[in-house]
Order: sequence, then C-alpha cells, then structure tokens
Amino acid sequence: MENCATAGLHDTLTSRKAEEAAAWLESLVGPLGISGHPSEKVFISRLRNGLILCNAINKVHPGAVPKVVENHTPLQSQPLPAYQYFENVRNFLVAVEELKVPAFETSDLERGNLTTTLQYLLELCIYDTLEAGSAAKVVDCILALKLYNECKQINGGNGFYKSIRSPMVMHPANVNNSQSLSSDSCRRLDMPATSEKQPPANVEIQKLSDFIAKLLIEHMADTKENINDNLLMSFRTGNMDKEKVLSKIMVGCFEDKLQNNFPENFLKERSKSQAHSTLVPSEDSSKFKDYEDLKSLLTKTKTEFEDLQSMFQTDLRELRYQLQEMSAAALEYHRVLKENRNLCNMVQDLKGNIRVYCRIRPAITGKKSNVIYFVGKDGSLVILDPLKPRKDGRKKFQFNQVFGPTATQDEVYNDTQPLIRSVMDGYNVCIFAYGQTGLGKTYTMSGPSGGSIKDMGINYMALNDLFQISKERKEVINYDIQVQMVEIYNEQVRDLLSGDTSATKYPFTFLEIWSCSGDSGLSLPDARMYTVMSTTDVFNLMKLGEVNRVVSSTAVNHRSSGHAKTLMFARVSPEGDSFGQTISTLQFAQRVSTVELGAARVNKESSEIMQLKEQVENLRKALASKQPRSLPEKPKAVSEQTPPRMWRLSIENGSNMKSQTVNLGDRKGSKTPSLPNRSRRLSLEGPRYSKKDNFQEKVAPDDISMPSCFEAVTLLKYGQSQDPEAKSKMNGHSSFASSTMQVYNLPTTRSPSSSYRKRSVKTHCRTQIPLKNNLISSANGKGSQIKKSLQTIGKLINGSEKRAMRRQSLTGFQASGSNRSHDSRRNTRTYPPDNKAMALTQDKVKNIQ
Ligand SMILES: Nc1ncnc2c1ncn2[C@@H]1O[C@H](COP(=O)(O)OP(=O)(O)OP(=O)(O)O)[C@@H](O)[C@H]1O
Repeated sequence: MENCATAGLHDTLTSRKAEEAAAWLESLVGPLGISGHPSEKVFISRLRNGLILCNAINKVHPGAVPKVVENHTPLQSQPLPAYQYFENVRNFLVAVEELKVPAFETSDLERGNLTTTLQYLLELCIYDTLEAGSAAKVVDCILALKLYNECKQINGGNGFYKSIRSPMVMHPANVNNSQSLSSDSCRRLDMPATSEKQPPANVEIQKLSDFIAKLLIEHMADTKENINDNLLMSFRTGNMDKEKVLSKIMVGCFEDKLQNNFPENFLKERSKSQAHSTLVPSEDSSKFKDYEDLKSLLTKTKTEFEDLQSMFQTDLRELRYQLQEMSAAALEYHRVLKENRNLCNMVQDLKGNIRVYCRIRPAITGKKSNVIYFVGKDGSLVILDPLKPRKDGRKKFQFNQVFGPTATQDEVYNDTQPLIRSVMDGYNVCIFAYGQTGLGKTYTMSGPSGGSIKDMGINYMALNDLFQISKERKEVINYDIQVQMVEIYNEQVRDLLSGDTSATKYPFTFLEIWSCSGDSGLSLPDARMYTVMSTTDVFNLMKLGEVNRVVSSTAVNHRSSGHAKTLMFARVSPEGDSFGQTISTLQFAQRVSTVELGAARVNKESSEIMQLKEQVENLRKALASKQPRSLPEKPKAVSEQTPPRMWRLSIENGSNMKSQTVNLGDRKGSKTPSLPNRSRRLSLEGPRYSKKDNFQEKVAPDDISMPSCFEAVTLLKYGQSQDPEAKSKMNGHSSFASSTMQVYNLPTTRSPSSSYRKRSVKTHCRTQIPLKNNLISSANGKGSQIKKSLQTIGKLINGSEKRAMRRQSLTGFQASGSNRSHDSRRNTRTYPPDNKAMALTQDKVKNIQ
C-alpha cells in the first residue's frame, strides 16, 4: 500500500523536495532508514519524533537545541509517546525561528498518521492544496535550513536567511510549473511570487479532482471497498467512465467545501480572481482610482436620479393640483362671465328697450342765445324759449341720458357700449340718431369726416368692439360677420354694394326688420352680402355704398318686431333760432321714450313659431275687438285686420302673448295708460291728443315738427345654427349671432313727410358659418318683413304723406309737399346759415343729383 501511494507521489515536486531534504538530513545525521524515493508520508513519519530535526539543526547551528530527547528504541519500533517528540519538535521549531528560517507547525507532522483509509485519501485530497503542505512545510523548512547552512558555510560561519515562503504554500496548485526548484533551490526561493502564472482556480480544481478520483479508484480497487454496489457495477460493466463519475462527485464535494469551509484567504484570492475576470482593475492599478471614481460617480448619479425622480413626481402632483384648480377657476370664470352677461342684459332690459339719449351740439361761434337752460345728470333737460325768457318759457324733458355740448365721443360710447355688446349675446339692437340737419347725427354715429381716432363715432367704436369680442370668443364661437348696404327710397330697396344703379320695386309697402330664427337668416333680398373681417372692411364697403347712394322713400309699417333694443340719439342745437326744431325733436324723442317694447329676447325662435305667434296675436286682436273672424292664412293678413288708421304708427312687441294693441293714439280721449298698462304701440295720431295728459303728452303728436333727418344703426342678432358642431360650441345655445347695422339719413328738409334715404349696412355674426347661399336664399322669405321694419323706422319719424299734410295744417310748418318729387324735396332742404357742414352736405346732395 505504501508503494502504491508512493508511486503516485514520485512525480510531484513534494516528493522530489522530500528526497532532497532527506538526502541532506542523512548527510548530517546519518541514515534515516528510508528508501531512496521516500514518499512524503514516509519521510514525515521519520521526522515525527523530532530527533533527526534536532540533531540536524544542532549540526547546522550547534547548541540550537540544547537538550534533545533521545529515543533508544529501534527506528521501526512503536512511536514515542506524544509528549516526548512534541518536546523535540517544539525545541526544533524554536531554534529554527531563532535562525529566521521558515518553520512549520507541530500538526504538520501529524498528517502522516492518516494512512490507508479512504478517509485519509479524501482528507488528503481536500486539504491538499490547502495545506499542500502540511508535509511540504516540513520539507521546506528542512530545505531552508539546508540553505541556511550552505550560506553559513559560504559566509564563513555567518548564515543568513531571507524571509521566504514555501513554494508549496504560496502556490499550492502550481505543481507542474516548479520542475526546476529542486535543482536550484536558492535561486528559486528568491523568485518573486508575482512572476509566476496562476492558472484559473477551476482548472486547478478540476486537476485536483481528477487526481483525487484516480487515487480513490485505485484505493477502492485495492481494498475492495465497495462504496456503492451499483456504482461499482457500472464501472465494471464499462457503462460509465469510472474516473469521470468519481471526478464529478469529487468536484461537487470540493466546490461545496470551497464555498463553506475553505480558509478565508483562499476565498479572498478566489473572489479577487473573479474580480479580475470581470475586468475590475486591481487595487494597485492606476486605473483603480478611476474605477473607484466612476463607481462613486455612478452611485452619486443614481442617488441624484432618484432625487430628481421624486422631485419630478412631486412637481407632477403639484402641477396636477394646479391644473385642477385652474380648470375649476376657468369654469367658474366662464360661469360668472355668463351670469354677468345675463345680469348686464337684465339691467339693459330694466332700463327699457327703447332708450333715448339727447346730445347737445356745441354752439356755433357767433350764436349768443342759448336755449339750453339746464342739463341734469339724471337725464333731465330744461330748455328756455328765447321768446319767453320767463319761467313759463321753460320746458322740461326727461330722457335716459343727456350729453352736454362738452361730452366727448368716448363718454357717449361708454354709455352705449353695453347695449352694443348685447348684440353678441343674441339681442337685436337698433341705434339711430335723429334731429335737425347739421346738429351732429353723422358726428355721433360716424364721427367728423377726416377726424382722428378719438373722434370716431358709434359706428366705428361699435364695430371695433364687436370685432374685438368676436376675436376674444373665437375659441368658443366663430362669428361670421357679413355686411349688406341698401338704400330705401320711394318704396324701393336698392343694393348699394352691387354697383347696379337700378332700384328694385318691391310689391309691398311695409318694410320690417325682425329677428329671424331657423335657417332663414336675415338679409335683404337680392342684396349682396359681404363677409368682413375688420372695421376697415366695413367702412371700405360703406364708402363704396356712398358712391351708389340715392335717396329713397318708403312707406310705413304699422307692425314691428323696429325683439330688439333701441337707442335713439336726439340731436339738438343750443341756438335760439333752432328752438322750434329743438323742441320738436325733443318732443318727438320724449314720445319715443314712452314706447315700451317689452323685454327684449334672445332670438332663438324658429320662423314657424314666429308665424304661429302672429296668428295667435291676430286672434287675440280679433277677440279684443269683438269682431271674430276666421284665422288668417298668412301672417301678413295682420295688416288687414288692423283698423286702418291713416296716421297710426305702432311699435309693438309681437312676441308678447297678451294683447298689446292699445296705443296712445287709440285712447279715445281717455287718460294715458298707466305704466304697467302702457301701450305697446306708439301712435302719432293727432286727434287723440288730450289736454289732461302729463307733460310729455301735452305735446300733441301733430305739434311735433317731424324730424327732417335721422341716422340709425341697427344691430340685430338672429338665426339658428344648423351646424351641430356650432351648437355644441355654444353650449346648446341654438342661436347664432347676426347683426344688422343700418344708417339712416334723411335729406335735410323741414318736411316731416319728406322721403328719406337710408343706408343700411348689415352685419351678420354667425357661429360656424353656414353656406352663404343658404343664408341669402333663405332670407327671401323674410325680406318683406325686413323691409317693413326699415319702413317702420322711417314712418316712426316721418309719418305718412297725409300725416305731414295734417301736421302742416295744424302747426303751420312749411313742409315740403308730399306730392313733390324727390328732387324738389331735396332742393327745399335748408341749412343753418353759417353751418359749413351743412353746406358740405348740400354739395354732396348736389353731386348725387
Ligand atoms: N358734439 C360735437 N362736437 C363738435 N362738433 C360737432 C358736434 N356735433 C356736430 N358737430 C359738427 O357739426 C357739424 C354738423 O354735424 P353733422 O354733419 O354730423 O350733422 P348732421 O346732423 O349729420 O347733418 P345732416 O343731417 O345735414 O347730415 C359738423 O361739422 C360736425 O363736426
């Protein structure tokens, strides 16, 4: 058995070194009693009692071990008791240390006791490398002592020793690469450890495993020890490669040992080796610092990234809250805005849908007399008859507002603005100026010709405002603003933007403007409609219309929608020589201010509903007059049902379901209706004048010097969008905005019956622009009503020809003859003597002629 084991060690470095060590010891202390090729185990067993070692060191260094425990028994006899050789070995190790020669441990000599059993082999294998040298350490120690001795001899008795490590200990796996160590031990011992290559640990493990497996198999075969019958059977039958199977078993066992039981330094080495394999620079590498820096940078970046991530999450949460708040605020804002608009319109309604503002033109230089006695901030105005400078010459009027001669355009517009803005909320608005020639109608409505921006009149400012609003609301509503400009003269409507100078004669005598719904739209038939984008566009069109303008007359409508809010500017002069005109204008304005139209309504109703309402109204009238009649087939029959009053001019609220046909002129001498029951109609019929009436009504209609001129702007909203998208954009509000702006201008004539010319600029503001063709074609059905409304305005101011004649007979005013031709009426127009503007107007008229 010893031979078998020895045979396995012959090729190893340990064995060769052991031979060398044994040979040297023999040269010192004599034969050791071992063969020429002793195994490590045998060699160690001979040294176990420490005698040889102590004797050898005493030879090298006499007295190194002063007292050696001698064993007088034969070498091959039973070993000494442990305490005996332990003392020798201990003394040897102390001496070795004193000589600074690498020592070993006493336990290293114990290995030799584990022999012949499988346990030994396993243990040997497992600890092999580990302690490859328990025996090797002993051998190394002896060889180091040999070296010491050689050096001592060379140096003349002074031995030396460099601290060296056993090659076996340092490089336990480096078995095959140390072939020359024994032949040149001195040189080899000085070699730096780092110069030697270290094969990967797993290769070494594999080699070791193979080796152990081989040993195991040989041992098992020799001892016939059967570990596993099946395994051996497999080996015998050749089904399995014995060495491979055992090697596999041992590798598993070995790896387990490595993980759990290996010495810490080995594991460190191993992890270091693994670290190398992952290209991590070694600690002494110059790149190691960079590596460490990068590592710390990575850690720092990771931390920063996590911080940023959490900040981002926080910001995101914050943003979400803010967004929710903003969204809630926006919703609230729109709600408040809507409520504000509603309240604003309510206020407008409460103020009355016909409002009369009086504006006094500044006195012209040289005119000393002043009829304006008092201008109150509450809308009161007192004028003084220059011929009766006493108290009884004063006449008081009450309007919604009175603007004195110093009032600026801005101040006037500020009061007008809410009314104009309500156009965009669906209300019809009509604004017109009324008064004697040269008193500033054009100035108020358009501004002075060639004036600066601050002089701009209501037309400009209103359009600017409307375009501005449409711009602000474009996210919600798309307004399509379109313009028509027509002239009405002698019952003819003429499109001033078409360039066609021929007027169209319409087979009706009434013109009416009312708010339409449905897709019928509101436009004058056959009049071209222009889409405009800005105020400038509108006024460019107006300039074009001016060129084509002619005078026209129209009949009077006794019905009106003239669902609208109306603002009248009564223009008066402060000069005494205009007192007659002034009082006439004021009286008329006063009368207008007593008219009630009922609450203006947003136009949402369809044309069918409007017609049905008219029919209901007609039936109510029929019932009221106790003259039951059959239901008229068409709404236009209303005119036939109304008692033919020649001088009757009525403005009524057609939407009111109650009868509203009572009119001032129809009072039959009774008292003026109290406010709640005030007439919905304005009658200028003279004979019903009552002396008992209050101040305003003391002015008999026939005393009214009818306006010679007036200018008007009508802004209407109407219609209903057919576009579902538009509807949804308007929050279910089905109507869309449309506005009509009309400017009326009468030839300057003192005759109330004179014809007037009317310029009409109509703007449609629509959401989600419907097809223009639809709009225009659908307007045909309402054309007559539109024109009727226009005529209503004219008639409201002028009355009919007969009315004019009647007035003339009553007041003695030299009215232009109603039968006179248009041209002749124009020629009778009179101007204040020193009024340049009037002269300009006259020139303008001449040009037209
Ligand atoms: N408030 C005012 N401040 C300064 N000038 C004014 C004012 N009102 C009118 N005027 C001036 O009076 C003159 C006549 O005004 P304007 O042409 O507007 O009168 P009108 O009523 O339109 O006349 P017509 O009916 O003849 O056309 C113009 O020169 C105008 O600048």
